[in-house]
Amino acid sequence: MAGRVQLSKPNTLWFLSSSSSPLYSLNFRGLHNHNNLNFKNRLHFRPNLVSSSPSRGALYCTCRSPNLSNGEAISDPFVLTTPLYYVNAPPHMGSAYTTIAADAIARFQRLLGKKVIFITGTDEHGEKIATAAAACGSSPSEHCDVISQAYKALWEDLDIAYDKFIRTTASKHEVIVKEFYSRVLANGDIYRADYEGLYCVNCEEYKDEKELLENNCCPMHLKPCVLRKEDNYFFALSKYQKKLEDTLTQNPDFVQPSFRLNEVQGWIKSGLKDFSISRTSVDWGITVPNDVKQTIYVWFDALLGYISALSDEKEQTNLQTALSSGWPASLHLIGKDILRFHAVYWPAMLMSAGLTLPKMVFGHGFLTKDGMKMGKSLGNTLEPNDLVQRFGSDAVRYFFLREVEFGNDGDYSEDRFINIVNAHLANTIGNLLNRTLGLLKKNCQSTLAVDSTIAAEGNAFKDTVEKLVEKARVQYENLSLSSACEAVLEIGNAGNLYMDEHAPWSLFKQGGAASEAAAKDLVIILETMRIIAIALSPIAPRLCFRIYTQLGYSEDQFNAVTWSDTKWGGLKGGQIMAQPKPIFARIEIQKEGEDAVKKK
Ligand SMILES: Nc1ncnc2c1ncn2[C@@H]1O[C@H](COP(=O)(O)OP(=O)(O)OP(=O)(O)O)[C@@H](O)[C@H]1O
Repeated sequence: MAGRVQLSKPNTLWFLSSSSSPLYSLNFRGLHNHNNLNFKNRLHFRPNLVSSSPSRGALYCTCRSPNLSNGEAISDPFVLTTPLYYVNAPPHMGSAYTTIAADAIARFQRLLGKKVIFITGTDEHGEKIATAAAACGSSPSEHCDVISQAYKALWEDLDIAYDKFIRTTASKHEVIVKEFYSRVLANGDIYRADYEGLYCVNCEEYKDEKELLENNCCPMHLKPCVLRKEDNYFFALSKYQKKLEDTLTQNPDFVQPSFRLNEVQGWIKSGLKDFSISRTSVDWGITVPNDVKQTIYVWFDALLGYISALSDEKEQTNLQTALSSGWPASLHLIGKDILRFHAVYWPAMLMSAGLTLPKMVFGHGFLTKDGMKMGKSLGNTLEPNDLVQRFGSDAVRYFFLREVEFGNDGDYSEDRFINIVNAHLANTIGNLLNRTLGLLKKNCQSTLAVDSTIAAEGNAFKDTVEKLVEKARVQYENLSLSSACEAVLEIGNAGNLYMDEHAPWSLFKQGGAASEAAAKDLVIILETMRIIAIALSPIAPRLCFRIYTQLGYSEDQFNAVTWSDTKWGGLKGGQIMAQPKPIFARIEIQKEGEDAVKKK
């Protein structure tokens, strides 16, 4: 049955959800002390670097805003958002995936010298939350505190350097939602009507019957939708059909990856229906201005979190001050499950309120388990805390960003995880550094013989590295994170090949000019490692920090690097390298009978 809107007398039917969330077990650590929190904070929250080099302007993100009436200045911040995760259950690897990707993009933009505002947070209202809290015997607000803390703790463990964490239960958020609602109302886009339709509590959305599986099951959550009739306030989405069509035609880059644009255009073409933006049956939410019997629909509330996150705690909150702190967003990074909300509902809501649209919405694919989306509602999730504890944050970040082509779906297998991180991080990168430093220690007292520029004079290898690092930059810019990793790994492969072909260990044995050539070869490889450490730092920041310190740099020097430092020529003659130490511990699979996997 398709949803039906009746512009008629109010109906006060209260609905009791038939779905109940299982009791959750909180398998996470609280915000704990790390050994070197100081390092970590600085590594994360280093000051935004403002470009001093005019040439760096060319490296800035080229995303365009569909509605750039205000003109985009080069000094505009790069505002990046993850979804505000629904606190019906603790985070899982799917939620971590979007956040890791967003963090890599934010770190890359900071390397370019951009001021970045990286927003994440939790969506805390709605029926599903109230039900989950009741199932655990807690109040909704206690439940939200616990789960949002679980998100923060996981982001800490995964080295996520967000700038703003918004909770939709924050009072500043409520102010903004109400002001936004009033603007849309004043624009004549909210009206009251009866609605009858099939509702998926897990999606918090009325569904069209033709989208559903047998027994009216939601295709995403595999649970039956329930028939509901409510007297709600509606948003006049249909009024924005033409405007949305025109916007997407004029700004095809608005929806990324490009193959998702057709999907969005298809939804719009098939006819946009007004949607209900309030609930009479839900207490746990922000009340509708001038009607305390209704609460605002969770999506109409949560999307505004991207704006309320911008508002400064110290200032008097209002929509205008929040907007002036960084709106429009440069990029909304989301999973494809919520593309319709971000690429159709949200732009229409912003148009109605007279606000600028975000510049881009990127809907990535799903991490799947047995072909099904991993999700809290289905309960088929992979536990990120467990992966981080066993393998470390760099391995987790690298594996998912390298192995899942950004935009497509990807399945997880532990064997593959171990093989990939061992081959790439321990062997290609870690061993190359370790054996080069070992040779330098043995033959050159850990001291560089000459500047890296002199060492590479007339050597085509330097051009190879420069080309590959430029390739990595372009891939980062295009949000092709897997290809960016691949380009950096190619640099490592080229370095290993160079070592094997030049065999400096045997040149040292010959002495004289051969020995001098060998000393230059080591400088060349260590310069290559320096470049890798910068180029891979958005993906694996701790690992790259370890490479940098082995090259004799301080933490402050690492924190001050920019992408322009990937240019060949950083290492200088006379620079003393640290003692060689493995930077990435190989993961060893124990023999049959031993049940653990250990890091060596
Ligand atoms: N399996 C997944 N693969 C990739 N991203 C995911 C996955 N699951 C969740 N996400 C990320 O989380 C967002 C959805 O957040 P939400 O809090 O609704 O999580 P969920 O686990 O999908 O919840 P539910 O199962 O209840 O629908 C997605 O848009 C995406 O950014």
